[in-house]
Amino acid sequence: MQLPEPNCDDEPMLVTTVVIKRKRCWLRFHRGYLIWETMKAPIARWTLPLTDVLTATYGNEAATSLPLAEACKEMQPAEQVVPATSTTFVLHYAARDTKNKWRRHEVVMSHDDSRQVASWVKTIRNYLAKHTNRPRKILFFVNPFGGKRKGFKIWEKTVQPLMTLVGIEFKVIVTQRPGHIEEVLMNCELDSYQAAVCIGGDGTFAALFNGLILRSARDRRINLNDPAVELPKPRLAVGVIPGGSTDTLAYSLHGSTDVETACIHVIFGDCSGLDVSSVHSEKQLLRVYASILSYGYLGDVLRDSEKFRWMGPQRYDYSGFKKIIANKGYEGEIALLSETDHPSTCMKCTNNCNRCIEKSRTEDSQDKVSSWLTVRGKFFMVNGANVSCACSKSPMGFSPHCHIGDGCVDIILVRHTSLLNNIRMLWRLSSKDKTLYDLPFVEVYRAREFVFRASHSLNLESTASTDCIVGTESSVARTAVSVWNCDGEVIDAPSVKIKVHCQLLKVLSRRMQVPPPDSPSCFCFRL
Ligand SMILES: Nc1ncnc2c1ncn2[C@@H]1O[C@H](COP(=O)(O)OP(=O)(O)OP(=O)(O)O)[C@@H](O)[C@H]1O
Repeated sequence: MQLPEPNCDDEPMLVTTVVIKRKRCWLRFHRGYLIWETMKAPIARWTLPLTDVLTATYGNEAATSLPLAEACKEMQPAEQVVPATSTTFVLHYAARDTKNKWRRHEVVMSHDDSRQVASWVKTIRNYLAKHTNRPRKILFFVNPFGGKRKGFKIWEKTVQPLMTLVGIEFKVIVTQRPGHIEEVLMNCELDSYQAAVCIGGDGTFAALFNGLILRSARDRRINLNDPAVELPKPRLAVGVIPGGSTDTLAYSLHGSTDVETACIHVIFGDCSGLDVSSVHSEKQLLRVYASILSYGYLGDVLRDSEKFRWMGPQRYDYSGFKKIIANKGYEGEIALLSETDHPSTCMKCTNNCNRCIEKSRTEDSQDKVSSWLTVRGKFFMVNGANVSCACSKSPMGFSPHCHIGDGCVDIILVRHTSLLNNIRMLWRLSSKDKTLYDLPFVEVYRAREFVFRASHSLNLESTASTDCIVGTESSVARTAVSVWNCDGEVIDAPSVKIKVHCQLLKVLSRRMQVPPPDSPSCFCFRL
């Protein structure tokens, strides 16, 4: 949130002199900004929006870090006792660098009169409590199993100390098994929380919002198995702190998979509307996803890579190599409710994205939808991307112009072609500046709904002459179709119906920002 630049000639709300690094400075609190400047030449001035302040603490207050076992009990924020003797206070704030990474900084300010110090600490804390939407109590889930199995460390080293510092009350649950997050969310008391946040990868985040949606649906008696259903909006905001293998969601939201950055987004409490898509079979709701649903190659890779989890994230390279050699294409038909604009003609989705803001204001933009379109063929893979799906290995992702809150998915169809072209496509995916859009065997559409039907019979014909088919009819059917990779979870039903639910989730992120070339690198700038 950008505030207007303060006019320093106006009357300040609060002003005093403080000592910072042995220099006497004026300190002003004025219209949502803190401004401090040296009193003697050479004059230097710093301007900091209060929205970027994390907290203010007394000089003799120390941030404590608890072992995870103790933190699993519900934690109250430490009693904010005013140490009457303190003549210093520390201003903790966050600043963003050019690579979308937010870092915590602090300035120590001193004053001879401890009442002045107490007044500043109180004023800053009161402002943050009253004029921002910061969560006061958060339910955390830590997946100790995702990515390089660093969930515990991330909690203990970075997340817990920061939450304690800013006085956020929390409860933390360490996941014991797949499905644990959904179980907890279906049964626990949620009324006292403002947000639920996970430390894990895309699969853990998916478990978090699937659990919240299931809970909201049960509370409101909504039958989710109807494919036409409008999913209920969970009341709680959600957040993700990267602790997985690819962490595409964290990357697409914050522009970085940095843990401290993600924590700072959670603390700031500013929310962006995130679309999610429901995946139905003929009979029931299978899953809701926020990142990508992918059939064919990526489905095969996921299914195979689960056997090699002990390898860590490198399992994807190993299975990826195996499955690209083995891929013979999958027959299918996709019917999509297509929007008129092509993804490549859009701006990238960053903070204050006009397209997403516009969609959040208009109730239903069906008028913009053109028509149903059908595409048939043999595919290397079929993807429905809800976000750009960028990650450190693929800085542009599947669809760099995909929007997180426009009520659409970008459908990327990669036709069955030669092994060389498949490798070319994967190579392109790792590029820093090129997209898949212009490859001759790739088709890209933007849609609000789509239906995919796997063509077993066609596939049987095409694979009949190969060694894939052995034995009974059921094993024939198994080898003839692929599975879906749904935010890193396998869905075994090849024929599915997908519907986008515009900005169903409030996700804790200020989003990535694209700085103008010559702008200062952070909001706290020196004049
Ligand atoms: N204690 C646990 N033991 C075993 N599996 C768990 C446990 N806790 C969670 N899981 C499962 O771990 C799986 C992997 O988690 P996650 O997707 O977050 O990590 P990842 O696959 O390494 O990362 P990414 O999805 O970003 O590639 C999820 O399917 C989740 O259900």
